[in-house]
Amino acid sequence: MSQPAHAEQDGSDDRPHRLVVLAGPTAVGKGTVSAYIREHFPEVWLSVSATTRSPRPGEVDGVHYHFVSTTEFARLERDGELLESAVVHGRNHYGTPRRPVEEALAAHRMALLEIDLQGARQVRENMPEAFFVFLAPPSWEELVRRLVGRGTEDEEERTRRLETAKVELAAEAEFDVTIVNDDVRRAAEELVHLMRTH
Ligand SMILES: Nc1nc2c(ncn2[C@@H]2O[C@H](COP(=O)(O)OP(=O)(O)O)[C@@H](O)[C@H]2O)c(=O)[nH]1
Ligand SMILES: Nc1ncnc2c1ncn2[C@@H]1O[C@H](COP(=O)(O)OP(=O)(O)O)[C@@H](O)[C@H]1O
Repeated sequence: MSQPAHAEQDGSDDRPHRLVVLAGPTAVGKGTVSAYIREHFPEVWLSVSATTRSPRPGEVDGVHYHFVSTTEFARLERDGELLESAVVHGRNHYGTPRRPVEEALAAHRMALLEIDLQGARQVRENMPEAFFVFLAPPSWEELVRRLVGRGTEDEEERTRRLETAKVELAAEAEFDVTIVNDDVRRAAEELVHLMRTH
């Protein structure tokens, strides 16, 4: 879809957008779809989460995440600077800095959070006007294939994540809409189209 004629360079618009929250089970491709949007749709503002996990090779502080200490994360939580926060996969803390989200929405930008299910539920409490998108796998078998194919977890961790994924898949009905991630580009384009029209 082409940009409306009045759209500004930075993706701001003359009307406000609803905050869009993208969630879905582990390994469905949330990170891949978000990365595609970051690269191909610069008009979409992507929230940069704070996390206590260590950076992986190629990850840039302030671009992919704000990498913070456990002490700093606790301070952000205590001072109310996070819109939501959660311990994901029983290990590291993740949270969405509140102020940048508010600023992006105030500037009428399309704003996207890619967060886990617990976080999505908190956003629903704090910002019920947000729009919730569930990213679903084409099938259970394909979800397992993606998790194994990514090769970033050992067998025990994979088993644990698949248990969580079953519970997460059952939460689909809580969302406003489902996008099936059959193809990264198609799913990303569907998501951006939804953002433009909400
Ligand atoms: N609640 C919440 N979850 C987040 C946030 N940022 C990332 N996540 C989730 O944390 C999980 C782990 O992300 P990541 O560390 O990139 O690792 P990976 O998904 O294992 O590659 C994913 O399910 C993300 O959706 C956040 O700010 N809040
Ligand atoms: N539409 C797709 N088709 C095939 N493989 C995909 C697709 N989307 C993502 N993948 C692959 O699935 C794996 C998990 O994706 P990832 O983005 O890490 O998931 P998540 O962030 O949801 O945990 C990665 O190896 C990724 O390359």
